[in-house]
Amino acid sequence: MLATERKERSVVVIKCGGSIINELTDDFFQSLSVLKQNHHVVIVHGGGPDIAETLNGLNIQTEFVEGLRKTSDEVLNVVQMVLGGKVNKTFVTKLFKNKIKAVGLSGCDGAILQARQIQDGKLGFVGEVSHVESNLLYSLLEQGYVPVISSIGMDENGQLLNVNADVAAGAVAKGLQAERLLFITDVKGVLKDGELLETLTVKEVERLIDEQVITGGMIPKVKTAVSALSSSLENVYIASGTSSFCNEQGLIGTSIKYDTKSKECNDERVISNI
Ligand SMILES: Nc1ncnc2c1ncn2[C@@H]1O[C@H](COP(=O)(O)OP(=O)(O)O)[C@@H](O)[C@H]1O
Ligand SMILES: CC(=O)N[C@@H](CCC(=O)OP(=O)(O)O)C(=O)O
Repeated sequence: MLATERKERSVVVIKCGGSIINELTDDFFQSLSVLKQNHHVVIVHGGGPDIAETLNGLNIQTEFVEGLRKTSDEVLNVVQMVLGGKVNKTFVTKLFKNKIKAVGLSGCDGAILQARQIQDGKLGFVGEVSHVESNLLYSLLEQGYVPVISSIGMDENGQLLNVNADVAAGAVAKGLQAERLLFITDVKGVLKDGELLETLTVKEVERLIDEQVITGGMIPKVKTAVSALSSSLENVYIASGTSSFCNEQGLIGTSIKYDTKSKECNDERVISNI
């Protein structure tokens, strides 16, 4: 695709969480169809609950260290089977039923998600993304397909690595210079006392983590959101997969952005450290 053509249609990366991937509603697919009319859409998905269910069925124990699943060889096999197999292909078929052309890929296909193993001595085969191979994704987008990527990375020796799907989505958004990044999950967005917070600045996100209003699985989402913000990606959204996530005005949910008034955006080094 020519650089000019790439610019004509901006890229929206949507991360679909395992918490909701089996319960996506017609409204979700309808929103996706609307979005696809004017944008290139790339989906990155997780599948934590599906992985857990299969591990339980096989009597394989796992634990999490700071939100990341410790991944032995045995666990990696299950992650590969569940994320790259069942979850990915089920998603592609649902998109097909909703008249959306999609191609399912694991991050290792075409070396899309190039990764390196996190060297903490505890996590095993867990990776962080070092490079995203964008040309293959652009080729698919150019032909009208939605690439659907499972968060399995591969290192330079061909070793598969389990990558947190929020982190993988952030890396894909950066690699494709996406204009929008959207996290679809099982809540309407970031909530405080049950109320949706429609807009959050980076500083507010930091405070809500400190105050333990943002906890658990919401932490990697907001942290990835903050580190993905740039001059080309000005807003990251968190929204529900059980209702519409866009309307004529744009995307719906919690929008995270720099506080331009306080010149927050000029201090990227500090921001990326939260
Ligand atoms: N302030 C908050 N607002 C909304 N959800 C929150 C908040 N803090 C923690 N969460 C939790 O984050 C969960 C979403 O993260 P997670 O379960 O990892 O979803 P996914 O599988 O979609 O990545 C919510 O279901 C909720 O339990
Ligand atoms: C390293 C690591 O923790 N990988 C995740 C990958 C799936 C994921 O992130 O799924 P969700 O989006 O549903 O959380 C895992 O094994 O569960």
